[in-house]
Amino acid sequence: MRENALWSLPALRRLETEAELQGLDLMQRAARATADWVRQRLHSDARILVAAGPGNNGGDALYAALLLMQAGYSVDILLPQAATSRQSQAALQAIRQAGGIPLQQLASDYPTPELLIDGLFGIGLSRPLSADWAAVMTQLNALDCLKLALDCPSGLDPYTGQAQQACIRASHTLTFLCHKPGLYYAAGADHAGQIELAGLDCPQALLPPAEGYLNRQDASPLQRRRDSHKGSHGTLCLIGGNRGMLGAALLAGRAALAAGAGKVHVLTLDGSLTVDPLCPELMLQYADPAMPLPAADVLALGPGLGQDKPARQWLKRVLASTLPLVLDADALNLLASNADLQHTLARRPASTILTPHPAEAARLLACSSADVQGDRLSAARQLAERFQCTVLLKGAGSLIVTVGQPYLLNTSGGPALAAAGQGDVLTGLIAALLAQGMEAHAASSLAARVHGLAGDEYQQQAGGPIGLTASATSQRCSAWLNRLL
Ligand SMILES: NC(=O)C1=CN([C@@H]2O[C@H](COP(=O)(O)OP(=O)(O)OC[C@H]3O[C@@H](n4cnc5c(N)ncnc54)[C@H](O)[C@@H]3O)[C@@H](O)[C@H]2O)[C@@H](O)CC1
Ligand SMILES: [K+]
Repeated sequence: MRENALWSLPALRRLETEAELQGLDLMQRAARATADWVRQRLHSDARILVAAGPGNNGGDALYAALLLMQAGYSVDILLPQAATSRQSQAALQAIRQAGGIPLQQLASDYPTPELLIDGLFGIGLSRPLSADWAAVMTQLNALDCLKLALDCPSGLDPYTGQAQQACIRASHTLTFLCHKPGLYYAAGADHAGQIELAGLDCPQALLPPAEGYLNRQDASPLQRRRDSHKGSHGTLCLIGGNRGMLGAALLAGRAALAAGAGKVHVLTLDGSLTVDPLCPELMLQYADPAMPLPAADVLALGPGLGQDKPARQWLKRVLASTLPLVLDADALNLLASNADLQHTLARRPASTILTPHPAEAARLLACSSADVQGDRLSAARQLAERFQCTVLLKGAGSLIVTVGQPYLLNTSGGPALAAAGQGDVLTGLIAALLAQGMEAHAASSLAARVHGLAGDEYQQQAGGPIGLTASATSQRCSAWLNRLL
């Protein structure tokens, strides 16, 4: 559990102070973890460049440099600016005593090392970087070698995932004490590389409560009794599939069956199809706004819904129902333009899950997608608060936020899932897990997790992210759910 905990920045800073008061030298531990990381990967005559900044991130790097020098590695130290923190000044003194002479800058023909250790800035980066610092980072990024970022890539805000104009593009990040969410989303997703946690053996009593969790996946509510039948696994009513977008509703319906929903009604606004020949288990019907809703445990509205009058009527109807509800795609866009329906949503007695991508979230918050991506956690929290519901903010590093619960961050999935229809599949998965009795927060997290795992598995098997269709994803999701049961 501890390994998956996400702590807020203020909590991490409080821990730092408390550890210092108790005489725990976390910097030495971070340095040892860094040196161990290197020893496990590089032979002892490798050339390493250690770039150290003025603060404690630089201190971690300097102490690691000392350990690596003592272990026989050939180490160059780049210190563009004098060390300012007490601990990093002490580290520098120890290096000088050991014969190390830091460089203030690198020659333009500096020979490429096997590894760059980036200890320029960590969680203390607090203002825009100067042109001089940007030039240093640009020069380091141009080195064609392994790049290990300590705590976070320098230039990246490890909480929001925002990169400054220059930012180290790491192949690996060794992060200390706890995971930081911004390593996984926005610019972090492309700058942090492979992420590992070094917990630094911090005593349990010092650990703050988790603000969130990484990759929480509890599929145990889906376990089945031998004496069960289709009625035991819930009935779902999915509404969407307007003219030209019928496929979206079918994809969601098929995914719901693949995720174990007992029965799935698909009401399509197009109405031209009465059976899905590739999935005859689905119960298809024309979504006449005047029809009574089929008996169901869960509703989902959005895949291929469109924004015409019947679509608006259906949104009004499902919001008025007392069933758990998933809203996606055009259901979210319609909601964004109707304040009355937003009030109805906030007052719903049953749980509602919104599954926006950043552009849909931006419409709901009346801001830009860049604003949403600029601080994903804050955007998801605003939506959850405003509409009193669960929000699954899609994109690299999907976030699941429900008021009063630790937020969840899912790191599975990648560009293989950036394809048409994958959002519809996700809607079907979530709705199916709700229909089987899971609560909204956990169902959203598990659905995002297995969907992402399916994408990762494809990418690994295919050797790249291209070519995974939404249709082919559902069966992989079934397999992952069964594995996680
Ligand atoms: N949180 C903890 O308990 C631990 C922290 N450790 C390390 O300490 C780091 C945090 O150390 P600090 O708080 O000293 O922060 P940093 O070392 O990340 O940066 C702070 C320093 O950079 C300067 N600075 C900030 N923004 C700048 C900018 N744009 N341009 C130029 N200078 C800038 C500040 O004036 C300060 O000197 C962590 O990231 C981690 O690497 C580790 O030693 C392990 C324990
Ligand atoms: K760093």
